[in-house]
Amino acid sequence: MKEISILGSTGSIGTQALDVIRKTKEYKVIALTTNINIDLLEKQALEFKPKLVTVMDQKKSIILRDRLKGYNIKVASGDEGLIEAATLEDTKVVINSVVGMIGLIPTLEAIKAGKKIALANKETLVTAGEIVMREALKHKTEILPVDSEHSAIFQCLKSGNQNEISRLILTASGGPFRGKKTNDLLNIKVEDALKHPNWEMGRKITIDSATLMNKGLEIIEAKWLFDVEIDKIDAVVHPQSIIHSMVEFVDGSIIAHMGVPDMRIPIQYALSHPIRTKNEINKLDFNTLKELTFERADIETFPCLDLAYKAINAGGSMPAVLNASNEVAVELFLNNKISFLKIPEIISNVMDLHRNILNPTLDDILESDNWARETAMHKTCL
Ligand SMILES: NC(=O)C1=CN([C@@H]2O[C@H](COP(=O)(O)OP(=O)(O)OC[C@H]3O[C@@H](n4cnc5c(N)ncnc54)[C@H](OP(=O)(O)O)[C@@H]3O)[C@@H](O)[C@H]2O)C=CC1
Ligand SMILES: CC(=O)[C@@H](O)[C@H](O)COP(=O)(O)O
Ligand SMILES: [Mn+2]
Repeated sequence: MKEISILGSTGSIGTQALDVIRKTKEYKVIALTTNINIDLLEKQALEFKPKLVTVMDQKKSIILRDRLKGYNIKVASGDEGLIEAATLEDTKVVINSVVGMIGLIPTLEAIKAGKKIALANKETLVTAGEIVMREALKHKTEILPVDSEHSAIFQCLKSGNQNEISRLILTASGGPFRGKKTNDLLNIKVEDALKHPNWEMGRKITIDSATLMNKGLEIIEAKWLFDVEIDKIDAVVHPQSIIHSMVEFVDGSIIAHMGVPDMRIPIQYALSHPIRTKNEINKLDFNTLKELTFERADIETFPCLDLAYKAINAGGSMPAVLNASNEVAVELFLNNKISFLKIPEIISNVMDLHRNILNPTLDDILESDNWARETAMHKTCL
């Protein structure tokens, strides 16, 4: 039995991780966490009987504590609760599936506590990739990718050595507005942007897919995870999301990873690695698969991908600023406060105003994140 903590167990990845655990019966759940969804967390707690549940929202944690009285389950709250879940003594593997930069500190604390990390929270590596990978090396902690593209690349890389890599090629679905031009995007409604063509995911990442920022964040995530220079990491639009990503080696061989678009596959692999285990997920049927197509990403219409390249090429605190201003802009869009096209505009404005800090400390990153959030809110949009 592998003991597992799931940060963000009430979300899209969190609930699918619990589904994998429910079906494989090889894991013991030690801790579960939510932001506000105490109804679902209560159900999960009663089913999986963890030692700890934690709710970011203080008031809701008090309600849940009352509901779980008599069950020998500790109820914690706030940042400390999240860190406690990430570092509990019994836990061997931490699945980090919270959304946003809030996932960074728990990842770092879990690394320091020697936990294996199954990382879905891409914002961790976007904001502080260098620091996180340095800490992981220092503490000999394994970081196993859950993000589908990175799980794919991780598996493709087993076909060659680090010095034989020529390119990483991340596939992008193109999102719900693939093929549209800027004029078509003037009056985009939130519900339309939330209709991803292939994946059912949380609201924030779904909007990131629609703006192509998701691919930008993933390129940065790939640089840190696989230690590959950014000019060797490309994105190509592949609308069917069947090839999850590819690695080209120096001899021209390209290894691609394929499968149905179902996040339970990469989640399961992150947990079972280095072995593979059976499951009942529908397998790809080549007899009914009509076509696999590829096209160039349209960065004129979807400038977020380019902004991400600019941020990582600038380095320092700039990727944290890209991420923070994106988190704010996406939240404003989801709340109908700004239009879809304002998202890249806000990010670009905040990046232009940022005085980049090279070789940032963790405090520099946290301060830049704060600064970018305030700037995005007050100076550029409202
Ligand atoms: N969904 C997917 O298929 C994929 C997701 N990812 C990445 O995985 C991460 C999670 O995505 P996804 O599952 O879609 O997101 P969801 O929004 O569905 O779930 C996020 C989880 O984090 C919790 N949470 C949100 N805000 C906070 C906060 N401030 N403090 C503590 N907990 C918080 C949520 O609680 P509550 O339920 O109360 O809101 C929920 O449990 C993201 O980084 C995303 O980019 C990567 C690849 C695929
Ligand atoms: C499932 C997953 O990993 C997502 O990150 C997905 O790839 C998003 O799709 P896009 O390719 O549209 O960004
Ligand atoms: Mn992905």
